[in-house]
Amino acid sequence: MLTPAPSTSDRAPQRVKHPRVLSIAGSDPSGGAGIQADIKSISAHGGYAMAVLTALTAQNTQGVQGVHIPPVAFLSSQLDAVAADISLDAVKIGMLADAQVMRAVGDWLAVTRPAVVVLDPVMVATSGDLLVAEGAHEALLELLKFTHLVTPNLPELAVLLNQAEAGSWAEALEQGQQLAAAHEVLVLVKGGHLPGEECPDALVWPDGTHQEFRAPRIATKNTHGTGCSLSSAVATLRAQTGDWVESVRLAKEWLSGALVTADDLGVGSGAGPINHLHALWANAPAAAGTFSDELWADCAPQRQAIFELDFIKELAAGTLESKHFAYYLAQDALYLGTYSRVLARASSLAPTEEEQKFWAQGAQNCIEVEMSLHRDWLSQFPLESPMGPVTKHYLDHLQAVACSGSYGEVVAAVLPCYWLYAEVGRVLHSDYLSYSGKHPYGAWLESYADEDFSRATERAVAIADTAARHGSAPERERMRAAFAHSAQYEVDFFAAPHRRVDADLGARRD
Ligand SMILES: Nc1ncnc2c1ncn2[C@@H]1O[C@H](COP(=O)(O)OP(=O)(O)O)[C@@H](O)[C@H]1O
Ligand SMILES: Cc1ncc(COP(=O)(O)O)c(N)n1
Repeated sequence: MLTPAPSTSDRAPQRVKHPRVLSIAGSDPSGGAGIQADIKSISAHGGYAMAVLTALTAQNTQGVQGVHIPPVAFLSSQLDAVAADISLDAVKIGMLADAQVMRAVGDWLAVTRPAVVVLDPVMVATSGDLLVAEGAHEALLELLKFTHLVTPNLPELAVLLNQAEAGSWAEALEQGQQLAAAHEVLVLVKGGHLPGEECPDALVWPDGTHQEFRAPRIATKNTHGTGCSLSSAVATLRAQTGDWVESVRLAKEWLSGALVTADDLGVGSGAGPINHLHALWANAPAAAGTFSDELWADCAPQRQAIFELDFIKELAAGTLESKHFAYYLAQDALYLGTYSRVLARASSLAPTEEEQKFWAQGAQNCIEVEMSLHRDWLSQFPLESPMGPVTKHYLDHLQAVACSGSYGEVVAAVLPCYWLYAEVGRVLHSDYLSYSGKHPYGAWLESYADEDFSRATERAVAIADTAARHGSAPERERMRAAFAHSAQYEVDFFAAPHRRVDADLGARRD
């Protein structure tokens, strides 16, 4: 059967947002090359990654210790299973260990004819170990008729042409033109193996035209899997953009970022892997600690300020005047009524039923606490007090975020009321336990030991972390700002009884 050569033009491209990309390649258990690299690279570009295994290698960053080739019939079963069920937007082919394996893949490609086929003619690992049976390159050339883009490094290009390895970029381009013309295939010539300050690559079309992509050479020994990762990235991007030039440009830009941050990973003592997920990790700094760790560190000055307030010191010592306590209770009751509504807003924005329920439960608890403040406490410490300025400002801030902020921002804004209150409660309660004699605020301080409240606080913190992980970098900044404002209002709230009551008594006006 005569199979038409796949088109290398960019006409009538099919564009897919999350392309289904199949890697047909060998396994590298150390995770830097082969299918492991392909899956990371495809995923990093927004593709849905699948993998059919052609071979298992025993390898690490120092070299390849062994290769096991499963029965070729089972390779065909894997390929058929995937193709029978899933539409493939792109296929990337990596290590094919011998001619039999190559023929099985060729038979499958002839029937399946995927829309995008990128062939990385893997022959030698970065460590110098051979990954393909000698002489199998003839069978590899047979696959070029099903291939849209082939991505050889310089030694591989030389083997495919049966020539000596190119010693300069000009020679490399010349060889790329020969391969492209001989097989009517688009060639990505890769200059990583040349010496020099730059790592040039070039797309070469069968008609001899070419497009160069230049990038500085990055000083790192961690280049294991660059070829695998680049070819997977290009396959994914081609299905997304419909354009080879744009795909290589974007993939190379991404690869530079993965090489620049490769040393951060600290994997192995030889040629280590590149950092496939550098862009994702830059936006979600989970590795450097959680978002809530950062919030907690950010509000250290507020935490310190709270414990230096007369209100807190006197409450702990039992010397707090009842007028100050009464003012605090009255403002707290006023605060909780509106705070409850803001929690209800968090509930209405929550992305999961569990979180929706959590905030709704929080809103209900606030109303119950507000009622108990009136019933159990304000009856003992009665005070007719209008809403004070701090209470009003704090609530205005919360309501503004509830009105126009995202879920993450609302969560961040309500968090200090849980977290700083729990912290104050923890410290005051432990002070209270070492207090000898009858404490005038004993019943109040005992209420700080509420297990349910500390569990709810932990949950609220975890929810904030999840929302931060899912949010964009600008949204995390807005969350940080919302949290910081609320944290400062917590300080002001505890400071207000002394400021307001004493000012009132002096001036007899609010
Ligand atoms: N140190 C480096 N700095 C920047 N880019 C590099 C570096 N090493 C390799 N590359 C790039 O990685 C890709 C793979 O290159 P190459 O090493 O030639 O192929 P292979 O990994 O298949 O041996 C190419 O885009 C190349 O330009
Ligand atoms: C299973 C497997 N496949 C491919 C490579 C080549 O890696 P590189 O991308 O560094 O050339 C490898 N070392 N192992």
